[in-house]
Amino acid sequence: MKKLGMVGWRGMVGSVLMQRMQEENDFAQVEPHFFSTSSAGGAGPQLNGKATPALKDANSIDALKGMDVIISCQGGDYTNEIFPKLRASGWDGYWIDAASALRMKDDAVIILDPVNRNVIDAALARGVKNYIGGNCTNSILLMGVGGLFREGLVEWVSSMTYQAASGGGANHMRELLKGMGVIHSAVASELATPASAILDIDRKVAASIREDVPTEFFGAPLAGGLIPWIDAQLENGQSKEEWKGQAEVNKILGNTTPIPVDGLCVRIGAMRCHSLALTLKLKRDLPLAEIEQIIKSGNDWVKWVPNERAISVKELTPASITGGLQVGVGRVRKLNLGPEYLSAFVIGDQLLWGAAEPLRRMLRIVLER
Ligand SMILES: NC(=O)C1=CN([C@@H]2O[C@H](COP(=O)(O)OP(=O)(O)OC[C@H]3O[C@@H](n4cnc5c(N)ncnc54)[C@H](OP(=O)(O)O)[C@@H]3O)[C@@H](O)[C@H]2O)C=CC1
Ligand SMILES: N[C@@H](CC(=O)OP(=O)(O)O)C(=O)O
Repeated sequence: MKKLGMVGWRGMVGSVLMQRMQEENDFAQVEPHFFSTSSAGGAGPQLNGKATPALKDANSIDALKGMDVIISCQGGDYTNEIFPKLRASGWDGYWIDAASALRMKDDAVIILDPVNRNVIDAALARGVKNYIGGNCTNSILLMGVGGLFREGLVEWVSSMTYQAASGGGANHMRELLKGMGVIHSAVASELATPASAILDIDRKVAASIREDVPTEFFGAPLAGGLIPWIDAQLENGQSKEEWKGQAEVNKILGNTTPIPVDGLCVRIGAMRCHSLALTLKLKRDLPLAEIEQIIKSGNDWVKWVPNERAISVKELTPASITGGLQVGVGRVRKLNLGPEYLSAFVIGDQLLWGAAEPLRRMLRIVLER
């Protein structure tokens, strides 16, 4: 059996990954070894109620070298620190990583196998050993409308995003919830009194958002609002999150001629579902029925939602999508801009397809070999 090293398994992405791997019985296919950067020698996690051996040191190149495959959800700083030393030591195993650090390297493939299994298989055949999960927004975009890209129909796409707090990490999710509580507390007594004036409530809420909602992690109040910038500022005016759109989508697809992808990325007060409002310019004017069939054929997880009010507000929402693998695709219609211009709304759980799921599926692909 192949030895699998798990690093970062107790973090937020790692915990979702652990849950999915147990649900899919992945650990039965490998000899798992759990690592920690902070508590080597401590107790390992329970797997289906059974104890695992003591934690190994995630900073020990010698300990990591004993693995055939390593999955890391520990973060980019860890990857930047440890990965080069591990490769320099002669380690030739498979490195599967959630962090963005290695994504754009020439010797790494961005993994999203329902969309780019051909790219992954070609890389495995060439001997590539580094497989990196994509940015959550881009993975959800391609899981949603990958069929249109597969058919070569997309001339360009503008992607306006509504990204959940979980994209920042566990502390950001907590900060969002604390903020919601602060706002509610500010007007709890007025809310309990139906006769209280809504403009008085609104005034207090606005003051609470400006002055009392915690901003330690997001840097601005998210509860009751939004933040129109995600990640670092680049010289060309894009945010780094926006830059990743074109760079990663084209790398995932293995395109030699890049398809333009751009738009604004916005943080909103959802917990773990990222949404994207897309404008797609198609290369041809196709009937909507044909477009629907192509999108549905993209992969087994596309949840097609007809462009009707009642079903859209029920099925195309974080409340409906969160915690599951289905990626909702709806609001598909031709825009006034012309017959080749299409709108679409795509929504997915960013901790599943956006982070954990491609990693465990890559492990299975490696084990098949
Ligand atoms: N958040 C997201 O949406 C996405 C994140 N990623 C990438 O995944 C990587 C990990 O992100 P994320 O899971 O959010 O990071 P976390 O901060 O949740 O976890 C990272 C590590 O922090 C350590 N840690 C310290 N304190 C705690 C604690 N109280 N509970 C759990 N772990 C703790 C753990 O390491 P140890 O056990 O060694 O102490 C853990 O593995 C990042 O590179 C990120 O870019 C990728 C896609 C999406
Ligand atoms: N930046 C994403 C989450 C993330 O971790 O992205 P990446 O894996 O590209 O660093 C967000 O904030 O929603």
